[in-house]
Order: sequence, then structure tokens, then C-alpha cells
Amino acid sequence: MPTATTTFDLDIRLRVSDRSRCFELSVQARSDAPVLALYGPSGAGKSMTLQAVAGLLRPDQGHVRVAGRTVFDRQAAIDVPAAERRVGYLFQEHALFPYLTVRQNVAFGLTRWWRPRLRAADAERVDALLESFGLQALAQARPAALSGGQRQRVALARAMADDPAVLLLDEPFSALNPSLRASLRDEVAAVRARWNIPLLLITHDIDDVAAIADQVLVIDGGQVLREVDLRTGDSRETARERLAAPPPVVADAARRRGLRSVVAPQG
Ligand SMILES: Nc1ncnc2c1ncn2[C@@H]1O[C@H](COP(=O)(O)OP(=O)(O)OP(=O)(O)O)[C@@H](O)[C@H]1O
Repeated sequence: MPTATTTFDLDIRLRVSDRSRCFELSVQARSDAPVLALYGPSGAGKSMTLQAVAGLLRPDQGHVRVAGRTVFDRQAAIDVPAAERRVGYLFQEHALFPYLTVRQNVAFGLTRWWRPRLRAADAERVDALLESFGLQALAQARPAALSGGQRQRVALARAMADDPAVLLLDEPFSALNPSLRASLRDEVAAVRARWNIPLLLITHDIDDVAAIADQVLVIDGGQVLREVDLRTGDSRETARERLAAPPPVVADAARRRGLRSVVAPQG
């Protein structure tokens, strides 16, 4: 059973269809890992899962509990709006507002259309984030004038502005030059440690998983096929081989028994 403060307690069931195709998502997971990764190929259902956690997509059935708080429960008719979930979201392309300065981008989530000026406490937090992310000198710059790494730092600072309980990262490194990826993975890991905030990361890149994940849910066809805990037993290299192995046929049955157990690798 999950504890009252389990970081992620997910039971997300959702069916989407258009005229020619239909996709069923059924993801059940519980985790207290500092960095949880959903790892799988294109079309596996990773983004849908992340969107359901963020409140950008409403499941048909199930529940979403984040840091001990129920933000969605179909049966209990709970559906907390995205803006009130205390979930920071780092988008794939970082999605910075091109006409806003770095400071305005970071502050964006703290302003409202009826209150465009920052409150004093919020302004202090924005300044602290700019300092913490080494962005003070760039505060008045626009995104077009920044490097890929600097843009990621702005996006991370913006995601942290509203004091989230968790951070969701959607393929955070895929838009970056390969030579930057390694250092930015380190940077994300450092941010996580500095702010002591749990991360849920989706990726199709095994190098991301090997570099920063503590626990991995291997997902394909809308289901979790295997769970691997990188903190126990094997070295990261061995775990990497296990993640690359074909999915075990017993995975589905094991998943139904409860995802806290690590499903043994086959082959
Ligand atoms: N309205 C829809 N009707 C039918 N299928 C859909 C619909 N919307 C999304 N899908 C399918 O759902 C599946 C899961 O999509 P999702 O975006 O979650 O995948 P993903 O694992 O994040 O992939 P990627 O890494 O490419 O972003 C995909 O196969 C997608 O084509």
C-alpha cells in the first residue's frame, strides 16, 4: 500500500480514438524514487501519462496522487485544475515565451492577467531562482539570445517558480545538441538535489535513464511492462542491459500483482 506521502501513486486509465485508430493507456505505478523515469519508444503512452499527472489530460478511470495529495480521483469526483496541482512542467522544447525577457519568463507563472505586477515575496523568489540558476546577468535577455543550456536553465527556473511539489520533465534533453546533453543531465540532477524535489521524467533515450533515473518504468503499448530499480543490486551498466532486453512475457501478470516489486529480467 502507498504511504500517505508516496511521491507518485498513479492509476491512469484512458482510451483515445479518432476515425482510424484507438489507443488505450493503463498505467499503474507507485514510487518514492527521487528520480522516476518512464522509458519507452515513440507512441508508448509516455506523454499521455505525464499530461494526466499534470492535469492536462483527464483519465477515464483511476486516480493520480502526487506527494501524498489526491489531484484526481474519478470515483471521488476529484479533479484539481492543472494550475493548482503544484506540479512543475518542463516541456520538450522548453517552450519559452520569445517576446518575454528571461526574468519575465521565470516570473510568468506567478503573475495573473488581473495582477501583472509581481508581489514582493514573488519578486524575491524570482531573484533567488535567477541567482540559483546563474541567470542574473541574463535577466533582461530574450530567449533567442541564449544558448541551449541557458534556455534549459530558464525553463527549469520557470518550472520551479511556483514552488512545485514535483517536477515533470518531458524529454528534456532531446532538443539539445548531443555535446550539451551530458552536462545538462548533471545540471538537472543537481537541481533536483539542491531543491530536494522529486522528478518524473519521460524519455526514449536510455542514456538519460542510465545517467539520472533511480527507478524506471518501461512502458510500451500504453502499459508498464517492467520496473527496474537502479538503486539496488546491479550496477547501472547491468541495469542498462536489462532495460534494453525484450519485455518479459510475465510482465503483465507481475504488473497486476503490484508494481512495487521489481520484475525480474528475462533473457
Ligand atoms: N486522439 C487519438 N486517437 C488515437 N490515438 C491517439 C490519439 N492521440 C494520441 N494517440 C496515440 O496514443 C499513443 C500514445 O501517445 P503518446 O504521445 O503518449 O506517446 P509517447 O510515448 O509520448 O511518444 P513520443 O515519444 O513519440 O512522444 C500514440 O500512438 C498516439 O499516436
